[in-house]
Amino acid sequence: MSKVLEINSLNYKKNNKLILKDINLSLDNGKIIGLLGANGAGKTTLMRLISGVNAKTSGQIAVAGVDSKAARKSCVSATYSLTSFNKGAGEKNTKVKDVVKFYIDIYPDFSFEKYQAMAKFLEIPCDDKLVNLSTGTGEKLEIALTLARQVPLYLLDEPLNGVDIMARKKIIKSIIQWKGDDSTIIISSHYVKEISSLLDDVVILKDQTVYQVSPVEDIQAKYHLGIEDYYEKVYEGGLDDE
Ligand SMILES: Nc1ncnc2c1ncn2[C@@H]1O[C@H](COP(=O)(O)OP(=O)(O)OP(=O)(O)O)[C@@H](O)[C@H]1O
Repeated sequence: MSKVLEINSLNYKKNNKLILKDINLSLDNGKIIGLLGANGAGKTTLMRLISGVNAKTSGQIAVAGVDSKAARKSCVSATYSLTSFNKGAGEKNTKVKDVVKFYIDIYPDFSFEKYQAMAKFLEIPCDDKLVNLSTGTGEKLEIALTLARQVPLYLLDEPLNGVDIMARKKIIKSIIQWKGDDSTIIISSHYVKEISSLLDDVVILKDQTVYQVSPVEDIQAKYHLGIEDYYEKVYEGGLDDE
């Protein structure tokens, strides 16, 4: 199986503070991977380093074999906060369809057809202003925009935050439905139980580094625990390795 992501000896410091240390990660193509970790563990930071938004302090990151920061950006589609579309004066009238047009204009790999199918399923209105979208609809829009690009690697950072149970279920269904066989999705979420049915593998961040990378079925076979219970035990330090 080909590797979609290879990270070697990655370190990241911000304002002299070590945020991530000695990250080593090698992920196969075609999977859905849960990136789990407590608040502040570094999930968002790691995603920003992979997508090339943040610059690493040291180490190597390659996505689908591509390691330059600029080239990596065209291999990765990451959820991007919509609030930045409303920052400038006079930008309060930005509509959903304006953001879709922006994506079409800047990403040659953006599939409007795929976006439309997802927008229909997720009931995303195209004429509404961004400022008027509910939190859940905003999250749905971020997911649809992100998955409508055709790239090897998708990064979904907390896509279920502030979203009600019905919308969470719909977002999870849409991720399953629109993930291509040749692509990989890394998803971070504190709703571990809800996303567990999606996941092939989990990556757990703890103490500023990768604590574990494992197929979900290996964890279930070895510990006889669901992912949520296993993850809690990792953080509580209560795992019996027998
Ligand atoms: N601009 C910054 N300057 C200094 N420290 C930062 C900065 N951004 C993040 N950090 C620190 O980096 C660490 C990792 O933060 P990050 O947001 O990546 O964690 P996270 O796992 O995504 O957390 P959460 O689950 O709360 O979203 C935290 O200790 C945070 O305080």
